[in-house]
Amino acid sequence: MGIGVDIIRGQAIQTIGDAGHLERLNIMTDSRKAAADSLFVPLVGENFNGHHYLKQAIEHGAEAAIWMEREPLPDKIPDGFPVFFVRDTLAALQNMAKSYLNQVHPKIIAVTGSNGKTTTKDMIYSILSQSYRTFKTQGNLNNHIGVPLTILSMPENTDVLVLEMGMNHFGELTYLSQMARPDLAIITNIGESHIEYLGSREGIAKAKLEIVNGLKKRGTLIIDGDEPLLDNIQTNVFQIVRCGFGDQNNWRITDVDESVTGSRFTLNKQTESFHVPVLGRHNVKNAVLSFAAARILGVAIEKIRYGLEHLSLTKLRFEKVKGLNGSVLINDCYNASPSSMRASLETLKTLPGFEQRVAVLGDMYELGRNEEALHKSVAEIVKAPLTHLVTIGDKGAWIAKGLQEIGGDETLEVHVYPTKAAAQPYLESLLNDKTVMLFKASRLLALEELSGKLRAKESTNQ
Ligand SMILES: CC(=O)N[C@H]1[C@@H](OP(=O)(O)OP(=O)(O)OC[C@H]2O[C@@H](n3ccc(=O)[nH]c3=O)[C@H](O)[C@@H]2O)O[C@H](CO)[C@@H](O)[C@@H]1O[C@H](C)C(=O)N[C@@H](C)C(=O)N[C@H](CCC(=O)N[C@@H](CCC[C@@H](N)C(=O)O)C(=O)O)C(=O)O
Ligand SMILES: Nc1ncnc2c1ncn2[C@@H]1O[C@H](COP(=O)(O)OP(=O)(O)OP(=O)(O)O)[C@@H](O)[C@H]1O
Ligand SMILES: C[C@@H](N)C(=O)N[C@H](C)C(=O)O
Repeated sequence: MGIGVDIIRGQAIQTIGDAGHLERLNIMTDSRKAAADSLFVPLVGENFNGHHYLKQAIEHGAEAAIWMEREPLPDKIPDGFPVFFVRDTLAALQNMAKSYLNQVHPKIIAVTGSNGKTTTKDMIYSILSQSYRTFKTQGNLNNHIGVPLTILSMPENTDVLVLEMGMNHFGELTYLSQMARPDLAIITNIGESHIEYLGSREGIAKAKLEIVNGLKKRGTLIIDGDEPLLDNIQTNVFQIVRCGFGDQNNWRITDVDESVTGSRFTLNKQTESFHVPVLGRHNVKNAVLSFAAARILGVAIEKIRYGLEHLSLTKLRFEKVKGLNGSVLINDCYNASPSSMRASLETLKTLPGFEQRVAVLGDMYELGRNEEALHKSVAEIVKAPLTHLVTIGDKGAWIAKGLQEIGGDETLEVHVYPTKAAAQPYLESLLNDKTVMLFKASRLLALEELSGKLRAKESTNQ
């Protein structure tokens, strides 16, 4: 059995790191997903109570389970199946992660920000994994459950752990930062994501700055140096490194050149340039944040250049796919906020070699009481060389309404649809070898399901 953890009742979880050697735990939190030789950690969520699925967990590979004392054990669990009782299974998961972290003791880079966390995490990993045994957050597992799961998935010989930290309420990043105790902390940008719960961009900046609350002494905070809300950080315990386009930055981006292969840029007007195979000035900034972190860890320039050039990005982040009739589809639809939607639209405008540039924009969530105005604000940049605006959903329709109110670009074709299915026939009619089509909306819309119906068919004659 791969469980190297002798978990005993309640408070023992807090001391488990002292109790002996921890092996890397294979954790199952979802009985629906097979996980061989795992420890089942049933969590109580919004829709289900994991404690109701022990039988299925065992069928799917659980070799032991931790169990909330107040939850009744089901009948007929296999004789000798280990069950360890704790007061709270989520707290137990988090404490096991802290104990394991103290045992492995990697360098820790924490990445937060309204947008670009996953992209920057992937960039840092691509650079550092050439020189260090590096482990990173898988996908977007970045909250109070995802971060402990990431830590417990880390190999025991990890040198550097790159942790994505998400939040949508005050206090959450303090918790995650104090759990992980990062050596480097990165704030990619201050947008409007989750502004519904944080009240304002000032509130978002305040919440993001909580990431320093667990930063190790003599640690370093690396930030978007162009963001005024991050200008007046008072500290005498950690270093601050600024990255961006303005003269005030320690790493100042110069000479950005975008092409079909991606983005090339220089720093501080040096002659040597870097290339990253993704488009968008925002992604150049993500690359420079990653550069800054790598330099602090002593990575040679040549390895940074190679790592950026050979980036493998998590899906649905400005992901180009072949569309019907020789068209190009861009799935930038893992999530959306006005700042990320604007960033994507500006990039869509710059893609060379297309005659039809179609923006398919959908609902954005968690924008609070100003959600209509925030959707309408996107309309300001919906203009040529964009040729078509297609909105999906009731909130997405506000973008079209905003365009109408500002007396938008007459040459633009605008269509408003309530659903993905309703939009599909029209979108399909636009696809040819001179068309590029961007899909962007919040996660709940899952626009990749729509673009998936417009993808070029795989050739059968292999
Ligand atoms: C708790 C959990 O992991 N839930 C996942 C589950 O959701 P579902 O609704 O199906 O189940 P419940 O949560 O109600 O069930 C409780 C548990 O029971 C398990 N279970 C259920 C049924 C069954 O038959 N057997 C079972 O064992 C179940 O697995 C639960 O453990 O499934 C969904 C689909 O796979 C998951 O999406 C859901 O995961 C939730 C959302 C989660 O928080 N997962 C984390 C591991 C995570 O990191 N997810 C990230 C997204 C995180 C995120 O949104 N970050 C925001 C910032 C927000 C921070 C914080 N305030 C917050 O609210 O998260 C950001 O901007 O980045 C990801 O998945 O990408
Ligand atoms: N620095 C940035 N500034 C503005 N927008 C950005 C930036 N980086 C990425 N984006 C946009 O945000 C989208 C999401 O990127 P990514 O997944 O890396 O962000 P994230 O912060 O991990 O998102 P989440 O909050 O869901 O974890 C991208 O597809 C792009 O449109
Ligand atoms: C899914 C979560 N990580 C997120 O990004 N939510 C916002 C609201 C979105 O989906 O745009």
